[in-house]
Amino acid sequence: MEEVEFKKVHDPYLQPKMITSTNSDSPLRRVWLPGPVIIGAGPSGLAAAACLKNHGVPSMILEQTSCIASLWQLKTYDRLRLHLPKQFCQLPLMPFPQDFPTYPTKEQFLSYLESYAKNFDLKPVFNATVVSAEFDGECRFWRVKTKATEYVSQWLIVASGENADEVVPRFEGMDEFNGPIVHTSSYKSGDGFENKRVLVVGCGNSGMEVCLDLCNSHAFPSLVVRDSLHVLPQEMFGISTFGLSMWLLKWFPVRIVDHLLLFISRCLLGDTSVLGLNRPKIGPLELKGISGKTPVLDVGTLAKIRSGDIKVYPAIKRLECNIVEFVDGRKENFDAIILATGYRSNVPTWLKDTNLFSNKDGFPKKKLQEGSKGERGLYAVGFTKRGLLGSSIDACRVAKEISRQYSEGKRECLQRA
Ligand SMILES: Cc1cc2nc3c(=O)[nH]c(=O)nc-3n(C[C@H](O)[C@H](O)[C@H](O)COP(=O)(O)OP(=O)(O)OC[C@H]3O[C@@H](n4cnc5c(N)ncnc54)[C@H](O)[C@@H]3O)c2cc1C
Ligand SMILES: NC(=O)C1=CN([C@@H]2O[C@H](COP(=O)(O)OP(=O)(O)OC[C@H]3O[C@@H](n4cnc5c(N)ncnc54)[C@H](OP(=O)(O)O)[C@@H]3O)[C@@H](O)[C@H]2O)C=CC1
Ligand SMILES: O=C(O)C(=O)Cc1c[nH]c2ccccc12
Repeated sequence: MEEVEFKKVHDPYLQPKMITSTNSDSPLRRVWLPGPVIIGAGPSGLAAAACLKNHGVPSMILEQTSCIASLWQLKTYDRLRLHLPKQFCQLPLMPFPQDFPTYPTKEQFLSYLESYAKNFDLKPVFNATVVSAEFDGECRFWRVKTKATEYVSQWLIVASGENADEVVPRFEGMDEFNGPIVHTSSYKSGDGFENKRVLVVGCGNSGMEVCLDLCNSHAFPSLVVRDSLHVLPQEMFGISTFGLSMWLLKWFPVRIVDHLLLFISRCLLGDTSVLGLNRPKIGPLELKGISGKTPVLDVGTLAKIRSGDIKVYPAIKRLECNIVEFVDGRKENFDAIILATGYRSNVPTWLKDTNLFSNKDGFPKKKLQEGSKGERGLYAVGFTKRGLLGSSIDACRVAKEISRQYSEGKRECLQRA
């Protein structure tokens, strides 16, 4: 039976139809796909599916939640805006509407993604959490399982995101803390935090922006900064720092560009170390390239730190009722703690038997990222730590490569027939 299905799925006359069957030795419904299976209906998964469709290749997106772009719909705060200019955040084949501002709001970005899905007629399977994906060496297909269904496909595109799961650190005495401890993924606005002393742990872009939002909501935020970080102005002389950096990198080596960015930042923002924000020894773009650590693009938080509206503390030593003790020995009272401690990939929890993804951080290894030809039909979109621009570049590249293989397979089939 499996053999017949396997042959059928290669039959070009049946494509792009998928074949559904039940399996006697497993309760799972089995779906044979003529094209790739994509895991995740975020910007990366949508972009990959749109590019594939543009090449005439059908695909199926499996999404664990009940909506597209779940990170943006469900896990971000109300006042979020894109922090890079729109031209660096649009997905392939469909630009943002002309009337969008330079930094679109979360609502605008989401409405764009909805139109994107509609425009390319992308219909993800919702509430389909992938629990395992395994390469079957015998038939040379991927077997991708959700609770109820097994999807079988020659190509597997991992688009489950760099930010799939929250990083939630443990602190001594955490369970005794007398107040809410929430991750930024569940922070919507400062409502309910008015006049409250809130400790924001972590100073990436989330921590910095949530602090500012809390300030604007009349709360009293403090920020835990345990390590060095680069803060850059969002714009330099009316040009986005990101855009300027990209342009400069075309002409100068990264270290020269970093020197220039740091010089201008110093002129515009002053010395950040006097505020408790020490800069790493390595420059912002070089560090981004080496470790993926995104520089903070300041949207007003620094001014609030300078004015004393936001206080800065070093790493946490322990918690006790409402008291937080820091590593420098200071103890302060807080009513709530917001963990802006970032995210991690969830790939190691479901992708089996592959040495193409690291089990440590859930990112693809260099081999997969650099080679345009994914091994055994496995591809990654959106894991280059380069934001939405990285997702778009990956999606185009992966779709081109798969469509080449797809057409080749089709041709071979026709010749055999
Ligand atoms: C607050 C915030 C703001 C950001 N702002 C910017 C910005 O301005 N510019 C920029 O370039 N980047 C920004 N980023 C980076 C962000 O990573 C991208 O914007 C973008 O969301 C990445 O898209 P993605 O599709 O790769 O991942 P995601 O958006 O995370 O989408 C992945 C999808 O996969 C689904 N999924 C995960 N695991 C499974 C599974 N096992 N089975 C089925 N489905 C699964 C998830 O539910 C999710 O819908 C921001 C990130 C955050 C957190
Ligand atoms: N407007 C926008 O467009 C926004 C974009 N983003 C993007 O979303 C992504 C995720 O950002 P974000 O959520 O800020 O996550 P990040 O991973 O960028 O930052 C997490 C921060 O938490 C700190 N941290 C982690 N664990 C601890 C701990 N135990 N104690 C103290 N500090 C800790 C890290 O410090 P350390 O460096 O020492 O590990 C780091 O400063 C990024 O790509 C970011 O650019 C986020 C918000 C807004
Ligand atoms: O928002 C993010 O996470 C990004 O990765 C976007 C991004 C890629 N390269 C950068 C360099 C400086 C600031 C933001 C980014």
